[in-house]
Amino acid sequence: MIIMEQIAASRPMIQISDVSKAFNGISVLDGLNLEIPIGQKVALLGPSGSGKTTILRLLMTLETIDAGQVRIEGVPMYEGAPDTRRLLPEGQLRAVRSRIGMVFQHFGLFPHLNVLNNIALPQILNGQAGKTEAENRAHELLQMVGLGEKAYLLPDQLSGGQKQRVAIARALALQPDILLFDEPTSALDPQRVSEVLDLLNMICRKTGTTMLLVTHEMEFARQFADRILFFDHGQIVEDGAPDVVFTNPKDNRTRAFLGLPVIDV
Ligand SMILES: Nc1ncnc2c1ncn2[C@@H]1O[C@H](COP(=O)(O)OP(=O)(O)OP(=O)(O)O)[C@@H](O)[C@H]1O
Repeated sequence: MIIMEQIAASRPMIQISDVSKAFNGISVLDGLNLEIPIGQKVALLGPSGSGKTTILRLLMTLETIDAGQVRIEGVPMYEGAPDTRRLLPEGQLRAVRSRIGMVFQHFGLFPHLNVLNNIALPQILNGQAGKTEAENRAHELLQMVGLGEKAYLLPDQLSGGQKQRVAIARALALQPDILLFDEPTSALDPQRVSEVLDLLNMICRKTGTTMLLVTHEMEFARQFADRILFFDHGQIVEDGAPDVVFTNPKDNRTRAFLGLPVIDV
């Protein structure tokens, strides 16, 4: 029994195994392997088109893989032979998919709903809570992200940074174990960027949520992440702690991207 518990505890939260993905016959990911432990904060960096967002979209099942397997805490998302994968039937997939939330670059708020309802409605539609419970939770989350006073405003009445905090609260309302962020700070000015950074760190401390974040902002990645993954053409060419990756990356593609002198090999 103890051994079983130890095995369960050592399971990665996300396990991407031999995953391949092509769009219109052009390979974007080719046999990608990646494991992310529970509670880790990971930043995905790399040139435009290197496949970073595709990884988030695969985890959200907004795209499907062509081959390989994706597991969330050991639970597979695909069935069938390794090279002809198909997503599990909807009924089986729902439980694993509900563990993952995503925050989009342009917030994705419903413009005609006030802030409170933006956070409450997904909980109701998901069947996670009735109206009163969903609204109570929305109020709590708004307090947590520092927007307790803004519950009855429309998204357009908020600043970009405030909209992003509402989007984060909305994702948290569904109590995900994994939060994915696609360029969460690209639409924000530097002051707001540091607010988002503080918020994400606070959420991580409070909830232990595993976080994967795609960004082009190196300083943000450095301060946010426990681990940096540098992608090039769908491959991980660097994988390490921020201090190491930013000061002494081993791969010349990373060095060139960071503006460091390349090493003769
Ligand atoms: N739905 C799609 N249909 C066709 N091609 C796609 C689709 N989604 C992504 N691609 C292609 O896959 C490649 C990887 O795209 P992806 O968005 O993952 O890159 P990225 O590293 O996130 O780039 P960026 O930093 O510019 O956001 C690109 O060449 C892109 O054009």
